[in-house]
Amino acid sequence: MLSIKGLNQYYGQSHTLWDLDLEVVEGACTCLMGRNGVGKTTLLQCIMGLLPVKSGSIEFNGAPIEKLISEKRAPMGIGYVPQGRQIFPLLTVEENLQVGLPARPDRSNKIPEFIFELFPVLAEMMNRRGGDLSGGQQQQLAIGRALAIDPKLLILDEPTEGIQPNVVAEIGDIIRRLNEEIGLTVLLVEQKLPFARKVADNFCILDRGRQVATGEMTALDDTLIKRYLTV
Ligand SMILES: Nc1ncnc2c1ncn2[C@@H]1O[C@H](COP(=O)(O)OP(=O)(O)OP(=O)(O)O)[C@@H](O)[C@H]1O
Repeated sequence: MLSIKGLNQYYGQSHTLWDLDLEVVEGACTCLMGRNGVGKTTLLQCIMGLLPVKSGSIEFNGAPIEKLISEKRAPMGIGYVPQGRQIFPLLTVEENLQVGLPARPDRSNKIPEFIFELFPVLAEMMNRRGGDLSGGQQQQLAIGRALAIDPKLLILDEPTEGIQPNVVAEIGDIIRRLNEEIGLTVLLVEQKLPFARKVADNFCILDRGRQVATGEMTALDDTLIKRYLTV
């Protein structure tokens, strides 16, 4: 589904991602893990075309996308929930959900009904401003906005950051449901280990910009956790 090979990225002179490989298997949920500053968000931004890459390939459903401008990637079926949610605080919930609609392949301007089934709170708050929602509600809005384009791949950058435990559990359940019930492929950055274990099938660990371990979540053992994840 998503296949990255030999990716190198620089911020100016600073070499940040090094010969990085990542395979996201269709229909599975893959968790990108690693300590702060190892390059997880940078990698997601390269996938979305928000940062240029120096070399390497990014294939989505067999098509090379690394040279496409960012605006062409979402319509191919990639939904993105950035770190910190980045909803529009002055727009209403409805307007926030409408923002992504032009990227839908069918050009429909109707917000899909299943978003309100997943997140009933969004239906209740359609006319409220995004900035007036709680952190958990904003995260649900950001996920709803990404889902409004009916993506085949959903990318989430730390969806549990700064969110109350009960909403964290709810978001975990929804990611699993999307994955199991509609076969949505998910790539997730997550630092909370219990959440990652509950939600993801596979893991990929980064350390100082390199991929250092990958496998099924059941193979994520204490040695890997101590070496690459604990602070
Ligand atoms: N705009 C930027 N310009 C220069 N360096 C940057 C920029 N953004 C990030 N970096 C650096 O690149 C490295 C990787 O950062 P990145 O945010 O991708 O890591 P991360 O694994 O997502 O960390 P976190 O878990 O803290 O979000 C870090 O050393 C960071 O300081």
